[in-house]
Amino acid sequence: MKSCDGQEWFQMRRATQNKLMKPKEIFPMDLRINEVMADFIPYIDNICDENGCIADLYSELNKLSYETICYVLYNERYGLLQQTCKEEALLFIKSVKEMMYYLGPLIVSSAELHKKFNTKQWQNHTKAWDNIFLTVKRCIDKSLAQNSVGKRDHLLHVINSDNLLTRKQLYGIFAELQIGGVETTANSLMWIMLHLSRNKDVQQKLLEEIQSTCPSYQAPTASMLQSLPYLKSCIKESMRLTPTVPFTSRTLEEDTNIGGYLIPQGTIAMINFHAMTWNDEFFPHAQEYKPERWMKDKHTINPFAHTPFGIGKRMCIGRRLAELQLQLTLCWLVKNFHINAIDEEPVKAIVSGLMIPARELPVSLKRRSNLSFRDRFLENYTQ
Ligand code: HEM
Repeated sequence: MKSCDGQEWFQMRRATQNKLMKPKEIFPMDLRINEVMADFIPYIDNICDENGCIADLYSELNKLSYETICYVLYNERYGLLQQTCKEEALLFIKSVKEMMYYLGPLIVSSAELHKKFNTKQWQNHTKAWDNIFLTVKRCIDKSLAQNSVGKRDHLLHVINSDNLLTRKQLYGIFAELQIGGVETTANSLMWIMLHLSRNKDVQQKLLEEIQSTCPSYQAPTASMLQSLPYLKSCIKESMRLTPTVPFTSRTLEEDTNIGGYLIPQGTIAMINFHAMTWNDEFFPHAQEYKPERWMKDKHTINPFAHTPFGIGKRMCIGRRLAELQLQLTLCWLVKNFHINAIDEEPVKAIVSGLMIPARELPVSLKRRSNLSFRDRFLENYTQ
């Protein structure tokens, strides 16, 4: 399958963003996200060791994201939060990591040369893509074949029902959504957990806000989130301090004057989000985690200084879904667990496509009380 650009890309993007960027299309997905969370909470409770630590938390959060994104996109569950899961899902997660890993060397040297000499990196990169497309194709074919009989409120059905995209275009766009939707949200969640573990007063204030809107026996809903400004601030602040995607790029379509420098057409410009969000000029005490800044100073913050989902025509198409997912997940986590710091040593970040912690995340979980509201949620949901 070849990638597309220009007019065809725009047509595909428009057909998809009409659904994905509209809150009214995305908010009803809260039920599906909650259904996965109702499995995730006892799952992580179960895999915590006696100190509340989870071995390879990042992998576990990747499983959560994969399970959620596939349920939202296709109405398909993969059992990643059960003992027996579908191997295909694990292979997909691994293939995305490999595809990204080998992308670096291909970009830095010349992809054309790698292709010409059929280098190991080229073979591994293309093999990873083959696995990704095989999974996506199978998900789409199966889900569309079931459309007439199964639930029809998943995104594939919603987007396909407009009949604006060919089957081949669906494969392409859903591959991007499935790739974009896994590691990014898992990564953001990890950083949020780290900041909350080291800022106990913030975590307490967040718990109180959540409890005031969402009683302990209830699952959070998209409409409740409208009354949780502190929750949103905690997430925003984490994405400012430790952005999941630290930079993006654009190819200049014409000669452009940037900050007094004339940059020729065709140049690839890198936009470093991290440099902006760590700048004290835009964010006083930039290296401190202060969710309050988004409550008090929000009108004085330059909106272009913090763009974790990018900006313009190619901004993240999954933004609304990611935000809903992060907000609901955080509600469930904070309601059910104390998130504790294991140490206070710095956690350095490395950039490997995304910005990831350079060591195992030093956090542990301690259950607040019993997990009974999960059963209440499932009872209500399945009625
Ligand atoms: C916290 C989670 C996420 C973050 C931080 C994030 C961030 C980003 C960023 C920075 C870009 C590049 C935007 C630009 O260049 O202006 C992007 C693009 C993209 N994202 Fe996300 N993303 C997240 C979640 C998701 C999810 C859940 C999906 C899928 C449902 C998704 C799908 C995509 C796609 C398909 C693109 C390419 C858009 C295009 O070029 O038209 N992302 N994302």
